[in-house]
Amino acid sequence: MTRNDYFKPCDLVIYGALGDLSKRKLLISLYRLEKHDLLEADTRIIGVDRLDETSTSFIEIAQQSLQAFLNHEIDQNIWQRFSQRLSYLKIDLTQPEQYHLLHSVVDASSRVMVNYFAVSPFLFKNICKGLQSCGILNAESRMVMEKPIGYDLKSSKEINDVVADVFHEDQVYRIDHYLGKETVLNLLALRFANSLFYTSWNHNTIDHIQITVGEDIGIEGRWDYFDKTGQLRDMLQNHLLQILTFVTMEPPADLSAESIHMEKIKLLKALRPITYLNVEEKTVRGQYTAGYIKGQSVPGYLEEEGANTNSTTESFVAIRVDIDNWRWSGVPVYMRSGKRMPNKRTEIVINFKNLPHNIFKDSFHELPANKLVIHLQPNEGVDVMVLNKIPGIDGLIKLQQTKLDLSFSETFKKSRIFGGYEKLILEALRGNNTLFLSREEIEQAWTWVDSIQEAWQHNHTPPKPYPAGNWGPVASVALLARDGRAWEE
Ligand SMILES: NC(=O)C1=CN([C@@H]2O[C@H](COP(=O)(O)OP(=O)(O)OC[C@H]3O[C@@H](n4cnc5c(N)ncnc54)[C@H](OP(=O)(O)O)[C@@H]3O)[C@@H](O)[C@H]2O)C=CC1
Ligand SMILES: O=C1O[C@H](COP(=O)(O)O)[C@@H](O)[C@H](O)[C@H]1O
Repeated sequence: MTRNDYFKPCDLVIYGALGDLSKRKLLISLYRLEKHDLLEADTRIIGVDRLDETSTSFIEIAQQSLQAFLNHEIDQNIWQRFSQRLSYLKIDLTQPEQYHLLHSVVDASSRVMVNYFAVSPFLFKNICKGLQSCGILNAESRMVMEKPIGYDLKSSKEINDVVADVFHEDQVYRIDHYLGKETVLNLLALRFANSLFYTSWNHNTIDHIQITVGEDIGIEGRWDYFDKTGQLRDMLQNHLLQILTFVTMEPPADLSAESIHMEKIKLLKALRPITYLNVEEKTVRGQYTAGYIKGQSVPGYLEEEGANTNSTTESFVAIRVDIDNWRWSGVPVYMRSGKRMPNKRTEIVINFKNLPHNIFKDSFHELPANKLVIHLQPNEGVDVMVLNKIPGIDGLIKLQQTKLDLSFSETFKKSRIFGGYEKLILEALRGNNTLFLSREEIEQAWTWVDSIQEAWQHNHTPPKPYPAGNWGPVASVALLARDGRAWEE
């Protein structure tokens, strides 16, 4: 990404500016865009939240966030430039009469108003109605809506209906920041630009697929949001299903948003429903208890700030997914995602089938199958596990499993790897919504996820405890062990 054309400056209004997302990701990404001279000179950033802050104290909060998450990267000159863009406005977003205050800080006549909904989905309808009634929007205005959109299919439809009353579809940017990650987009290149995988990407050659999205952090003071949401809705309904579609969809006709959306929807429709009859065998729910991460003791979920001791919300989920189509018949995809795992790790492992016959019995009783490991974060890259002959003059061929390693940071030394939010915020400011989601694919994802949520409710499936610092409850190991498989560790 380099600076090229001129784009109209924006008034970027972040609703929920004092929240975790804003402080941990949005402000940091905006600072990095500033650092690379990618923000238009006149673009301004207006934080809206319900606390009694001022622009001065908001600037201090932003600086503290940068210090906490980006310390070594902060440059005083860039910070000076960046901080001049920031201001703060207190609005209780549930109070329609307070939205008129926006007129005092937003200049929709000379800038594009970009409304970033960085709040819980319960507030999305309020914001749309508030913006509409105060009359600040025009045909150029945009809105960026965070995932999860709603709580289930019904609420998602209700939100999208209200959004459609206020914004035209081409003004709507439904964000999933995983779609801005280089390694997720690289899946398109890996699959559809390499003939090597063209004939092998199916049930003939692949045994099973694993997708792991583990985080070492807990809920980071977000009890109100997270406890109503849970890991299934917070991570799996969106990020993991998006990764799954990129790994398993059919080749799109071209790279247009429409072609890609269409293939993703087809794939989502092919996911075999999980119901109360098979939910216990196909899913695992977990909730962390106190434990240790990298030697530090951390509290359990029920001891987090603001916690309700009776909560049965899951902080971990593992699922066996079956895809009912020609390509993937008989190839399970195992997905898992959790908070307070031993470390942050997002990866996809494509496990190939064993060869039908082994002529190297002196090395391996059973030949280990090939694996393609795609590391999304940290340390983006791709590894291929293959068998090679150990060099030597012995008469027999002795094999060893070795790794062909393509590290992005090593291979693309001259290119900077942009974060998901950096890339997508920039696209929203520039008015390009190609990498954002369509309403239909989100609703299709909810249809599949709702059935799991309903099955858990129907069966009163409680979350299984796991000590922080582990890869979920033991039952998650059993989910694969039942099929004679194991998670990639
Ligand atoms: N955190 C993350 O890493 C990510 C979050 N997201 C999504 O972003 C959204 C927000 O998440 P997150 O930042 O974690 O949540 P937080 O609860 O941390 O932030 C929400 C902010 O909105 C404020 N708020 C709540 N009610 C009102 C109100 N009536 N008027 C004004 N402000 C209000 C909150 O204030 P108060 O604290 O007083 O309640 C808080 O500052 C969610 O949809 C989430 O899925 C997406 C990707 C990553
Ligand atoms: O959407 C969310 O994502 C973050 C994890 O994002 P990552 O880019 O750091 O992998 C997660 O912590 C948060 O709970 C969730 O809302």
